[in-house]
Amino acid sequence: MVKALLDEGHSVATLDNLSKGHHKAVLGGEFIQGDLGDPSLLKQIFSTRKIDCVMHFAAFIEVGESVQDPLKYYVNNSGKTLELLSSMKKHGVDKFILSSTAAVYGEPEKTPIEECQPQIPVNPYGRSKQFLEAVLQDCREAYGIRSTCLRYFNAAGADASGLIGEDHNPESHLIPIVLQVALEQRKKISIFGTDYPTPDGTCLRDYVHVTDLVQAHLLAAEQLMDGDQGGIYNLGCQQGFSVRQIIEMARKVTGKSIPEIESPRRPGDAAVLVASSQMARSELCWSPKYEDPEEIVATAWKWHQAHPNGYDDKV
Ligand SMILES: NC(=O)c1ccc[n+]([C@@H]2O[C@H](COP(=O)([O-])OP(=O)(O)OC[C@H]3O[C@@H](n4cnc5c(N)ncnc54)[C@H](O)[C@@H]3O)[C@@H](O)[C@H]2O)c1
Ligand SMILES: O=c1ccn([C@@H]2O[C@H](COP(=O)(O)OP(=O)(O)O[C@H]3O[C@H](CO)[C@H](O)[C@H](O)[C@H]3O)[C@@H](O)[C@H]2O)c(=O)[nH]1
Repeated sequence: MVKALLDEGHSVATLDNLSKGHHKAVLGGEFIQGDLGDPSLLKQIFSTRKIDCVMHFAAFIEVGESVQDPLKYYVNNSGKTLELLSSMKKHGVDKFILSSTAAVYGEPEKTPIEECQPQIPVNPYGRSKQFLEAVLQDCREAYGIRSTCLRYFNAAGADASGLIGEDHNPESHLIPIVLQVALEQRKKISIFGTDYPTPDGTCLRDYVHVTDLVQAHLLAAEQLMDGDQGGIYNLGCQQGFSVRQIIEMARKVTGKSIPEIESPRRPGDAAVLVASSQMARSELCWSPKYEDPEEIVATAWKWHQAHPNGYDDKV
């Protein structure tokens, strides 16, 4: 996002406490190491800069961990965002974009999922974001803070430059784990659940490239800058691919055998999560460039091959 904003000629300040992220992933602009829930730091940031729009990505993101330790998620994802919004209100900053998630839908009644479908999250991670969507609606009505919630489906892939990519510790996402097997950093990929009601028994997901997510943020920011009230949009490619299909694509892209093992279901996983992204397409004029998941895997492979130890900034 920072790279794209700088390319478009914007000034950017990034706040990250580096609890999970990497300074080296921020390719320019101003970097402030600090916590989202620190009111005195927020006061200093908002009172000394003219900020048009806040894009809020900071969160803990592991569904399984959120089930084990829900308060960690409610405090960091929900509670600290209230500090951010309070500080924005005090300083008259009135445009906000939230990284929301398909996890707000829980186990959907029908697919592809439309934004108006019931939101019944099945884990605290999803609930921590659902709460924020409701808070943002209240803030719009009460304080005039206009906002857009972007419900990403499965974020994947890496920047085409090969300079920025995924480096989570621990890694829980399918594509980077499969590629770590290709790099022989892991012995095999565990397929979590082979008895789902899907064509090959494994879960279907809608993989969306990180560059396309970034493009949606640029469009959402433009919409808010034009005076729009904002909205809630799914971001996905409207196609589901199974775990087995993704592993097969990774074999093709890498030319490696990638051993697999069938494992039990992972708690909290929905069988099928596929977006209808018609609203983003029509209202934001968003059109994802990477609709072939093989290309998404290929960009991730370029990053993982060039950076087998990720950003390597924790050593
Ligand atoms: N990865 C996905 O598939 C996916 C899907 C849907 C939504 N999202 C959302 O997108 C956003 C980014 O996800 P990601 O995959 O890049 O995760 P990430 O862990 O790579 O990035 C989150 C960043 O937030 C920072 N952070 C966390 N808590 C903070 C705090 N209290 N103060 C300051 N910084 C803090 C971390 O250090 C990290 O750099 C998250 O809000 C996530 O919920 C991700
Ligand atoms: O080692 C693994 C890892 C994953 N999977 C499977 O692969 C699929 C995709 O799993 P990911 O962990 O890559 O992604 P999720 O669909 O669980 O979750 C992602 O999308 C969600 C919304 O759909 C949330 O936003 C969440 O933060 C984000 O990580 C799931 O069926 C999962 O069970 C495996 O079989 N083996």
